[in-house]
Amino acid sequence: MKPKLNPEAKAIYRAITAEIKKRLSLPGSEAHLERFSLTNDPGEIRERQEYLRTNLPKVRPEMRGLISKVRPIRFQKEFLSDRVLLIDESEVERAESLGLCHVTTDPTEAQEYPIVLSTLGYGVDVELKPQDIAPELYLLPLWKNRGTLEALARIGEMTGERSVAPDILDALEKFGEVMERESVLESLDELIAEKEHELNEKIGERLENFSLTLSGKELLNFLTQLREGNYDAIFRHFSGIEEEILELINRAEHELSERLGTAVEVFSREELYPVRVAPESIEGLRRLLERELALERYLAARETLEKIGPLIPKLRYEIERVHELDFLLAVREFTEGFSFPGVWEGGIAFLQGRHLFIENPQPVSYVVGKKPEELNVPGADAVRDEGIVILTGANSGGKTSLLELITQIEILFHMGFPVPAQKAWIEPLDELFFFRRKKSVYGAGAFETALRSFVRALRGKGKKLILIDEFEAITEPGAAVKIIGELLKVARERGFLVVIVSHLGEDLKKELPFARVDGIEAKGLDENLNLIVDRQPIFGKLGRSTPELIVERLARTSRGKDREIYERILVSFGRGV
Ligand SMILES: Nc1ncnc2c1ncn2[C@@H]1O[C@H](COP(=O)(O)OP(=O)(O)OP(=O)(O)O)[C@@H](O)[C@H]1O
Repeated sequence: MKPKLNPEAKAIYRAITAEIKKRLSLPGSEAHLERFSLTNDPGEIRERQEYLRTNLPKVRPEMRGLISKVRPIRFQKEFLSDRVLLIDESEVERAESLGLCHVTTDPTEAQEYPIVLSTLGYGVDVELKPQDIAPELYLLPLWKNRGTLEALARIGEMTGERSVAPDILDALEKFGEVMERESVLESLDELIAEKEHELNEKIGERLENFSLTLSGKELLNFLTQLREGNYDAIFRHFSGIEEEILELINRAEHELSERLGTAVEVFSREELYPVRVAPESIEGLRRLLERELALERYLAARETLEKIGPLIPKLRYEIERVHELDFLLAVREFTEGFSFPGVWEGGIAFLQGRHLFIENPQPVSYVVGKKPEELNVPGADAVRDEGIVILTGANSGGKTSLLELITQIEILFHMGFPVPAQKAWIEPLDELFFFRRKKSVYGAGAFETALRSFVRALRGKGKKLILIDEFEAITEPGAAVKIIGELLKVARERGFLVVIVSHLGEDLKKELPFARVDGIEAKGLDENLNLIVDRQPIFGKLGRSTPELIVERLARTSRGKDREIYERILVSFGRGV
């Protein structure tokens, strides 16, 4: 069963889950936190603890960078217009229902497509299944997510849980070669423009050098022809250089062919300088390359998918597991130094508990209900397994913070998490109530609302822990003693656990002999005249509110007449400055 929390306890639950969520690196990992919603089933709590004990040590902070690189790999259906499926009439319906490409029964029509797939022995042989018809739809997402695969491979090495990612990356290499050619195709215009420019520079240079070897007269002659743009005349006289230029063009085209993986002839031979490429020849080349590549890519994808296909289910599992690791890492970081509480009967106790949201808190040990043997902190002898405790003591002593700490420990325990204490013993609860001190001190409204909530908390049966912060602030002390007295008697009769913060400890103690009164006390003033408070409550001892320390501080910090008065007050406490 899920234990019930009142709104203020719920706010603490939300603050705790927010702490874990803010440590997650990936969207989607939150789902794992939902598996840790509150439960009071001791078996379930133990199982969760066992799971965390085994799995938390597997994650390390160094994994965070890798985890954050993992992206979901989605395989999506798409209609591919570069291929046709040539099939028998009887297969048309089934082929069309796949919705992956054009379908025809006419071989002539099929010839128009770069890729012809067929069950009839034309083109590439296929069966009517997506892996055969559109293997790229599986391969492309994997290729684009190589970063994810590399991260998975490294995470696998770190956890010792072997990943399939390295095998997939290996298999993808061949497909990568085709993808590489495809990226060259995308920059075809620049590639050719670059070659054209390079070629013209080379030819220009050749021409310039050549002119230097002419005699003065020849030079004048050729300069005139050059000026007139009459290159043909020059070339006629010097057919040697024409050959050289043709050789330069051939070499440039050869280099392009190597780069593009197909025979390229794009530079005109008629006009040798400057060399130009006609836009139509680039377009023609592009179409040719696209056709060739489409088929090549299809074949590479199909071959690669045969190796990778069986690994995909494991890959999906691994990506899900990374979300789990992300969650575990967040929990590990949040619960660093915490301990797993034992399932206990008859209350809650903890050693050296540390408030989650106070920086460098003083650790505090506490018990409500049955005291474990091991809780042998100083003063614990005074504990008589009381289920009803009145917490008293110095202003700003840490009473509210202690109620918060108890709530935090309870909530983490009921989630199955470790708790911020050196050791803890906790009984699963049906209900947890935390009533904060109400800000509106005056007005019957606040009093009525608070009283109603307490009475509601005391209704019914079950294991309950009720934490109340200073109820008397909203009514007169006399009435408060009567009301609290009666409420706590009801709580005791029903076996509920209660911690109530009150300054009326003395009066309540008389009224409620079964209750324990604990006190937090100030020990003195430090060199800056701040109160030194020992946050550890003393069991069974009323906490003095030590107003004389405040008087002492005022006496020490004031002058003249004021000081005289403070000193007189101090003397009445039996103290001097
Ligand atoms: N264990 C602790 N270690 C360090 N600081 C603490 C601890 N507990 C409380 N404090 C700090 O002491 C201050 C007062 O705490 P808190 O409000 O809990 O006291 P309180 O006794 O409820 O005060 P009041 O009497 O005004 O209600 C807070 O600033 C809190 O951060």
